[in-house]
Amino acid sequence: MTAFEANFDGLVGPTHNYAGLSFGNVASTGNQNAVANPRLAALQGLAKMKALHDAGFKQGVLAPHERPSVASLRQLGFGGSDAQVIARAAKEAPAILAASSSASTMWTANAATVSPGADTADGRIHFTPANLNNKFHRAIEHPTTGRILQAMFRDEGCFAHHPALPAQMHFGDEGAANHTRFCAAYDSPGVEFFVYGQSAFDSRPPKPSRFPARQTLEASQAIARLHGLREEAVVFAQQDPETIDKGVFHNDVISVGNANVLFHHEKSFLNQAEVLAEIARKLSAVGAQLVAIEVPEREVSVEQAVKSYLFNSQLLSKADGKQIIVVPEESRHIEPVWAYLNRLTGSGGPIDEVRVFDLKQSMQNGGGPACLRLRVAMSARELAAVNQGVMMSEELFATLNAWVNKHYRDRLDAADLADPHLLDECRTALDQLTQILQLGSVYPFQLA
Ligand SMILES: N=C(N)NCCC[C@H](NC(=O)CCC(=O)O)C(=O)O
Repeated sequence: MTAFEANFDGLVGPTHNYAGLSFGNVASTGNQNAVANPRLAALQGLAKMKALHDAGFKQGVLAPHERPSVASLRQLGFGGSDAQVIARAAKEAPAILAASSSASTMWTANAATVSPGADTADGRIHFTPANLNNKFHRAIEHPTTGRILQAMFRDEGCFAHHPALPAQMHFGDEGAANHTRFCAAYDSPGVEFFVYGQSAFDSRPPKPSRFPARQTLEASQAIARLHGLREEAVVFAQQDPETIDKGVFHNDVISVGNANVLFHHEKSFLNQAEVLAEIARKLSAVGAQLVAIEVPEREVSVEQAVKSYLFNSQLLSKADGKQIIVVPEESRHIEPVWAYLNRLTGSGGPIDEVRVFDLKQSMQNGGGPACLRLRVAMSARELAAVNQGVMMSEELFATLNAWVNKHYRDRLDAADLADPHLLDECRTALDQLTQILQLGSVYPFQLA
């Protein structure tokens, strides 16, 4: 194989907690005030990365952020020393302190949209960090995310970095969680599929009525322009607004694609038949035949899909041409979902193996296997140009496990967020992490 899809998983940060911050994400709001175990969360994520590395897939690590974000709190008027900033926020606005303390950067499917060099006008891999404009705790991520991505993908001959889109609801952008790429091979031109929740400038199409649509059509179109994608190789589709109202807050909770396969629910998109036909037509023009695997509502309901995160799975291409589906433990516990998966892998189709991971700490905030990873399709030359400090290996796995065990607490609740030591612990850990991953200075406390 001369081209690969590498997955860069978000390492869970030391402040992982359950603050109920994401209206529309039913796991997040349902687990508000549960006690979190940041150490276990990070170890669960590392175990998935290592297992996929051991299975022969290219696996990298995306670093967490400095939290609480003292810079955000200062911007909101909390002053004094860092400890005073935290004490004042804890007293006057605990909800803002909680939002500023979220470890939400672990869900790196939302870190950026990435277009491989085979699709872009200048032949480079293009990155646009997502503005994550819909939620305050996520909207503060993109400046540091951009710096980390630049520290990982430094070579200007191979990689192009854009700033996030304007931080405004019209251009709400949630990154790769609403972006899929189909192709015959990772280094041949593909079709990029952008799914949006609503059109910001056109009031005619239906919108969800209960929960927010985080991604706009206009944001997706802007990314396609910035990345220099060809019109004949791009498909835009609106997510079914009824599913957003049932808790499908990103497209990757209702569909997942890889190579020429789209695994999706019957109720994923508006005008679904036309959407599938457009993908098939555009994909055949670049030499691949779409295989659309549609799961009917009568076999797995949207509610069961949201509970199990069946579609928040990773589809990974194996050397024999078949694909593995990586699902969370919750998929095994919902009987119709598990029965469906067994039928799927035994059907003689492209997906012939299922791998199950325990990601409960992340799942309780609505983040499954697919949320935890950012995909970058690369040629061997581009892969060699990546900062190798972030690529998973036996040594890096051992180092990161020891690092987590040394620095992370095994219990964190809402009251703990007021503890000024948490910031010191986080900074000490991250300072070491930037050395381990060879990132240089990327955090506000390192740049000050
Ligand atoms: N589907 C994808 N790609 N990503 C999942 C993101 C989960 C994240 N949860 C949170 O941010 C919850 C934080 C809290 O409530 O403490 C979110 O809603 O943005």
